[in-house]
Amino acid sequence: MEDKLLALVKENTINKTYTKNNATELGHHLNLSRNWISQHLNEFYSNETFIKINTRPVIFLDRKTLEQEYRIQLSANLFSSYQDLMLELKRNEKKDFQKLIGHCESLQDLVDKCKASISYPPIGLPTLLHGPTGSGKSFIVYLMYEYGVNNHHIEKDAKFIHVNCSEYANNPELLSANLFGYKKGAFTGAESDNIGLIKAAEGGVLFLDEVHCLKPECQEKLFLFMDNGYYRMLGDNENLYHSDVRLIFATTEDPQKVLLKTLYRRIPIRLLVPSIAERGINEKAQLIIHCLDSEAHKMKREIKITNIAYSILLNATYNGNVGELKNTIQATCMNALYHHRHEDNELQIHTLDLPETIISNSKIEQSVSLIDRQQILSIQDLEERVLSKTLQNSLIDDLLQNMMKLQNNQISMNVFLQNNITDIENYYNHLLFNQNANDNMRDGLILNMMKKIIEMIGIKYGLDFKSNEILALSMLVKDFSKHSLAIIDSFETHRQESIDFSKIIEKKYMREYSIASEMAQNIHVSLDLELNIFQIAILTLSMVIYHSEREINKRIGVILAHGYATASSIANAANQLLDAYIFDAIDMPIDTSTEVIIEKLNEYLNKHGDYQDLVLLVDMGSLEEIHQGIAHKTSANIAIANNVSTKQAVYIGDGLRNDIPLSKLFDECMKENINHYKIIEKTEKEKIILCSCATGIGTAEKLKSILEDSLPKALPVKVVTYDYSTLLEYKLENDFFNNYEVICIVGTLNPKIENIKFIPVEELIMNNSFEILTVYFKDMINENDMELFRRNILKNFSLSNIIGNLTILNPDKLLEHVADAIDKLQSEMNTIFSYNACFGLYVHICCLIERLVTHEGEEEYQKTADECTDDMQEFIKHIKTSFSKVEKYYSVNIPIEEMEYINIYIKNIQ
Ligand SMILES: Nc1ncnc2c1ncn2[C@@H]1O[C@H](COP(=O)(O)OP(=O)(O)OP(=O)(O)O)[C@@H](O)[C@H]1O
Repeated sequence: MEDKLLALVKENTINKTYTKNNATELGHHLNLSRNWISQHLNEFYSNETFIKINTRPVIFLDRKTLEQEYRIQLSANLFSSYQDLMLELKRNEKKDFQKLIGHCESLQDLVDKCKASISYPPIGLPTLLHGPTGSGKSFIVYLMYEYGVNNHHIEKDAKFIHVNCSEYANNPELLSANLFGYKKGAFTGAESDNIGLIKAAEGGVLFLDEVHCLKPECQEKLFLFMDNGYYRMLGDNENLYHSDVRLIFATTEDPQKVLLKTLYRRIPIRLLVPSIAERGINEKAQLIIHCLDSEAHKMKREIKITNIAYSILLNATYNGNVGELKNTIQATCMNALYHHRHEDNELQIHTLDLPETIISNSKIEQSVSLIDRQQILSIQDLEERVLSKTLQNSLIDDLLQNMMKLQNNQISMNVFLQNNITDIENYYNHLLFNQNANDNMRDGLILNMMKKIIEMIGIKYGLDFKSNEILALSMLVKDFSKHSLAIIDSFETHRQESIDFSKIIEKKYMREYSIASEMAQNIHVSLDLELNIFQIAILTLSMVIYHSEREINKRIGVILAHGYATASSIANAANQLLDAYIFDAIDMPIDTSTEVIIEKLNEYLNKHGDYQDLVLLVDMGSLEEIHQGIAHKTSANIAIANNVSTKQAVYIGDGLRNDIPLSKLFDECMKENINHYKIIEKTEKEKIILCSCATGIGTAEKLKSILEDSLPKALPVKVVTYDYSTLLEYKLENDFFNNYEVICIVGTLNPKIENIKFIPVEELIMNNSFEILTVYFKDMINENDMELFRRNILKNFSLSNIIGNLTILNPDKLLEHVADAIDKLQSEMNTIFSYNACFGLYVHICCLIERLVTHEGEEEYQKTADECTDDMQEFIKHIKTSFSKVEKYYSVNIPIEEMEYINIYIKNIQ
């Protein structure tokens, strides 16, 4: 009975039939005594489930429903009247421009001008809004009117009239007649007098939308009216009429091209409404949240969304701007409702609910870490994510957090480096999107100076900075200069972490770091802005992002020569001629001894992070002596050559750049009679785990990242991905079997490489193969790390985590569907697959469905069933029957090539 009472009061609150919530009516409805009802209503009031309005009769309302509806936390439980309650409920209600997302950010300037224009005495100023479709022009015009009313510039009862001129495109005379009014009989059909919209909107706002559809004659009449406020009605040539109306225009076209000059000139306020893309990611996020919130409100349900679905929405392009975004979210909520992913009070949005165009164009990889994908977020969670801090502060916080995670062994070095890059990329996205068009003088100066500095550095190191890179780096420095105090503050608060961070970055990206330092010196001199080492590290990471494709770290050259700048000038000339940063230089005073040379060289090599091949070009000295002295890495090949010259450096640099092996390169050098050389081959091969998946390199990359997450930080083992078909074709002849010691191959299907252990993913899932990995690692890591490793493998390689990480689809649903289909396939084929086969198939087919959903690689499927053998045709039938539900649910068709593959897989593994 209590539950029924609760439900009824709630229902009446939802339906706003508040007056029914009195003891007598409720008792009547529930067939219970008034006393019983009254007693329980008061109990619910005491425990704050209900609020009470002390009218006669006393009314009770469901507190939570009201709070959700009005998005407010009620500060009291008892109200003396409805008015009091309403005042409290509307306490947080937004007024006019407060409803416009971006009113304090990208649209601030525009809003200020709109306010000024509508309140300009006596009847405002004619205003034109132009901008792409869906950008919010109509909405802004209405808010101008609301602002006018709220601030008493416009009378409460004055009208807002919206005329869409495009609706009259085929009948311009009618538009003119409707605007200026007409007398009875003025034209066929004019059966009575019509005062016209200009008069009807007197004192208020007449909004002429799509004004470019207005014919020139009508534009002419309008500007004559705008001159003095007088006009003629159709059918009345004797009288002049007057109206005090505010005219506001909007168009998606370039107004200068579509409006008569005379009209254009009479509109003093012309404002451009930016597209969604120009307004920055932060506002895009706010718009998404706003739309989700208003859908939640309409559906009277709390909306939740998976991280990945939200990310896809955030990264999608909306050519139709806010209007399109709004429609997208409405369609998404409708799909979620249709997919029944909701409980009474909640609606969950998953990736599959998004419109297909959005999913297929999504670039989610970069934006969501694998681990966070399935996280379910409430609107409040999303609101908290919207940036309230300065961008740079959030970036610094993110980077320092990565540092702490690394120090606490929560992430591996690879993940740490990758996270930093992702954070910097996100930061640049925000920065570029949120850039303010109104650069002040100082900003302009920074941009110019940075251009010069970057060009100079580019020439010196043979680096070709693209214009967007120059812009990005300039924006970074601009941001540095704007928030310098906050940055210094943060640096001082987290001094040790900041220093540790910078040291790691310097070691890992030594070359980029040295360029960044040189840039910082120039910035200091030219802009009087001193960057600390943490900022230099950020600059370094920016260089890494923009020059990662050059892999400038892997094969390096060092020129070592006596003389004030001999080595530098050879290196500079060679880098410039090669148009790449290949050589570093170490300049030596003329009388430097070989020992000092070696010392300098070792200092350089120590500082240097990863490299595979090192070429030392020296001007004199014994090659043997230098070789003996240098503390070189046993995992790298080193070549030392004598009598360095620019010609030789260019020749060798070119070879390094084009991946010519050192022995071949120097052999050819000898033929050219260029120099004497010595090569020291590496003695120790780097250990790697190879990830190669028959399902494609994308799967291998994801697997790699899960493995890296699991490996202990201290372990000197790298995870490398490799294309499965190349692996299969060339087997041991693949180059990296020479360069690396391959501990094992992890993947979805065994490539059967002699003497190399293969660990199928499903075995890791079933925790069968952990021992294989530990055999290799036991001498490299201590027991604690080994235990951590075991736990990570257990955690990260659970079936649902693997599927969750490998696909963007909801893993639980996907697994359920695929498992059902595989069960059916077994009964169709009258056979039972082993556990291993089943797990392998789960992983493989889940990845396949994802590829089909996202249309990845679909152009490669061409085969038809007719081209297959009888056996295969039989198998195709089984697959079609067993997977019919899966195909329907995800709207995909499993291609014949993939069926053949599944067939081979089953045969191989059984
Ligand atoms: N900044 C904003 N904050 C909140 N809602 C917005 C914002 N901008 C636009 N909207 C909403 O987006 C939808 C589309 O906006 P609107 O119709 O005003 O665009 P428009 O520029 O007039 O488009 P068109 O030129 O195609 O007529 C509207 O429902 C509007 O309420």
